Amino acid sequence: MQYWNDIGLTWRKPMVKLSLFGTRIYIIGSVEMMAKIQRQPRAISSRSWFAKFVCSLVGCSPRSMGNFQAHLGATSTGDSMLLEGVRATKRILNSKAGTDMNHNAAHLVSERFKCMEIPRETVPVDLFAWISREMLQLVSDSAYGHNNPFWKPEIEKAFWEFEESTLALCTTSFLPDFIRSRVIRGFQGREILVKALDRYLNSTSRREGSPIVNTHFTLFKASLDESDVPRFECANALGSFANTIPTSFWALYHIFSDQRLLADIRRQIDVITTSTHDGAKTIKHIDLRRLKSATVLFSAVEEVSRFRAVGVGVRVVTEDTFVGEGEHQYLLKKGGWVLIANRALHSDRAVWGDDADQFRAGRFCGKTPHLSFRGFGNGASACCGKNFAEYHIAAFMAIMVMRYDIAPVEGAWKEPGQDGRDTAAQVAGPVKSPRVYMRPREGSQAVEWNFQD
Ligand code: HEM
Repeated sequence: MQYWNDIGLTWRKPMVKLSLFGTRIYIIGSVEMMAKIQRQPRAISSRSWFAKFVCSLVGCSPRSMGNFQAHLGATSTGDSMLLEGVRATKRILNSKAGTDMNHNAAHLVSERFKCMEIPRETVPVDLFAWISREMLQLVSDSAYGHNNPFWKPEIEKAFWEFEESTLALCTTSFLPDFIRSRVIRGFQGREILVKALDRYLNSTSRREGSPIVNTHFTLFKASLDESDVPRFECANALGSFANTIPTSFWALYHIFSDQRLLADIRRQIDVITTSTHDGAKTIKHIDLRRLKSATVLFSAVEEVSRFRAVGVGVRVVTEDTFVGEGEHQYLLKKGGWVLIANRALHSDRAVWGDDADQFRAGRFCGKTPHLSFRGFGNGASACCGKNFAEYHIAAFMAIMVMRYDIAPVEGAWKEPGQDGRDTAAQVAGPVKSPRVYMRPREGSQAVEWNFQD
């Protein structure tokens, strides 16, 4: 994906047209053109692309594929299964059930910290591996409940193999199965994951799963072949976990590598914390209803999504369509692909100021140019999981900053670098994960951290 961003960054034009193996590609590099594109969500459709992407990724039957991709075209009026799934997710996340999910996620975080095994402070920790493991367990617990299959090491391994091969699985979906299974490591991971999710979905454990998992299960059962139900759940897991984990890593990296920022966040969490005493220990309660008043923390997470975004917004042109006017009017041909170069939009100095190419944690505390912020998309297909993901990450960071200090083994923090070439995610992990020492803060051993509803 980085390749398309690089073209957008190099040319910085409203639109760059290319042709690749006969497919027309339109790369969007300005916010004005992006807004025009998004005004026609059915003719220039993210969902049509997304439906194809998911079907290639999970490897489903022709019937399931047909049902999942149906009624997404410009003139179609029928009920779309994909749209119903997105609408259901939005309904849940914007209702009391969504608030309960946020709070449940935070309680899982505090429970996890109580039993977390942090290596002794003289033992170096691979920061990305550590946070990936912790966050994968937390996000999957919050989706699937206590009997979450992701706790098993072989399922965790399968998930990462699947995640790392997302692009490969999609681009080789037209190859015969026997070649695919030989050349693609992710295929095997996916199949292990599918089996584990199949067992989970058809057991009583599913009742402990989130309302989103249960609603999708009902929807999938009604429209897909039985054997494809866990396949589409596999895509759901990937969609909601794959960005949350690297975003958490970068939030941790930026917060702990900047002492002033760390102190600011600690101060804000302190303000919303009360203490009680229980014999030997002090219990600290962070007020969940006021968590969002830790504005610097939430702003830092959004700044990660701006500064570390490597993804592109992909759309398929479902009918010949004109966009723009005057010398910037373009005809987009049916079947073409529109790629919104998020990085070009995120690094535009005219919009973000002279420090556009720097991480500024407080950037999102004030008013921001929301159209130019594509970290969670915008327009009709904006991310409905944004609040949930940010809340989850913020809850983790809130306890992390209060309980631990992190210092790089090498003495000074070094930019770990990012390589977005191989990933379908919006945020890529580091090229070189920092090795760090984690130390409980002074006096923190006798303190327990909780969240209070
Ligand atoms: C840090 C974590 C996340 C990031 C960075 C992220 C990013 C994005 C982006 C950029 C889009 C828009 C794609 C486009 O228009 O081109 C999107 C869409 C979407 N996201 Fe997220 N996402 C995150 C977490 C989640 C979670 C946790 C969920 C579910 C609970 C979720 C569910 C969705 C859905 C359903 C859509 C499609 C919306 C539609 O087509 O109407 N996301 N996400």
